Amino acid sequence: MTHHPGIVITGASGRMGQMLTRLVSDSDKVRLAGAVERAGHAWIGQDLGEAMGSAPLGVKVTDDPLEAFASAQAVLDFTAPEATLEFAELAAQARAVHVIGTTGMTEDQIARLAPAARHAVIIRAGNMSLGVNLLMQLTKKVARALDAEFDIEVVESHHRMKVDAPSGTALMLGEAAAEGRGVALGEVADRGRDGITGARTGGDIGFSAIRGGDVVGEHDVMFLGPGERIILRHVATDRAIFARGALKAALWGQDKAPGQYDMVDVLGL
Ligand SMILES: NC(=O)c1ccc[n+]([C@@H]2O[C@H](COP(=O)([O-])OP(=O)(O)OC[C@H]3O[C@@H](n4cnc5c(N)ncnc54)[C@H](O)[C@@H]3O)[C@@H](O)[C@H]2O)c1
Ligand SMILES: O=C(O)C1=N[C@H](C(=O)O)CCC1
Repeated sequence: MTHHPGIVITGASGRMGQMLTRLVSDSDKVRLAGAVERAGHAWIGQDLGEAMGSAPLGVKVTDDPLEAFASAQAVLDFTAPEATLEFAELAAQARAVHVIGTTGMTEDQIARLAPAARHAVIIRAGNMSLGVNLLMQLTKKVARALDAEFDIEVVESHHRMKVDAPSGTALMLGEAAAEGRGVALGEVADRGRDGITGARTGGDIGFSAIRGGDVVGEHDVMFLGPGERIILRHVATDRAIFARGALKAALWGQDKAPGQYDMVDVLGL
């Protein structure tokens, strides 16, 4: 029996779930303690490794998060908004660190995480990579330095299966730009242009989303001014960057007081 933190992976069959499974099962700092999928999923009851087409991992996929979380020190959760809300309550009951990568949550859904965060550590970020969290700091700095003569646009591209737009990352970058400019994103965000839109409103922060193929994730923050443009860009080529960030967060959260944190806290940026 090791004392390494036990990790449960929710959405274990998903793109991120499988990436996390490989990382956790190869790690010598944590142990894989459980795998959760939605009720009715074909993997329920199977060994997770075998379901992935590789060697057995000794962990059966379950649709019972309560039972799985009971022996966990952290839950890595890249699923869907309503599932994440259920997991937050159950992870808090188990006093497990809940690392939330799920995007597409509404303001109301985010507010509903508060009761769980009174009892356990929640670490939530729309992007767990070092690069994007650094890009947020740069975005804030550039937005602070430029006046509203520079139009700010966030352009993102993702694979054809992505279900939410703008991406969680695009919204994080938009928040950073708004903070740098000293405005509330909710008051200046322009999230959908179609038809006779009229000229651009000065001070708006615009969002555009491209969906196609197998793009892992690309983000441009554009500052478009008279006679010049500044473009800050992050290109993800491997989902491992998100998985590594999530695992780092799970370990970082082990000795923290209950509350809500993000990757800026984890990375000390
Ligand atoms: N924060 C980040 O760094 C980051 C990185 C990549 C993806 N994401 C986000 O993570 C989420 C998942 O992305 P993905 O590409 O892995 O999607 P995916 O569709 O491949 O995987 C999601 C998995 O969650 C499972 N799921 C859904 N509801 C469930 C429930 N109630 N109980 C258990 N499992 C459930 C699905 O069956 C599926 O296997 C998305 O919101 C995505 O935007 C975040
Ligand atoms: O593949 C996805 O889905 C991703 N989601 C996050 C987002 O919404 O920004 C991070 C990048 C990949």
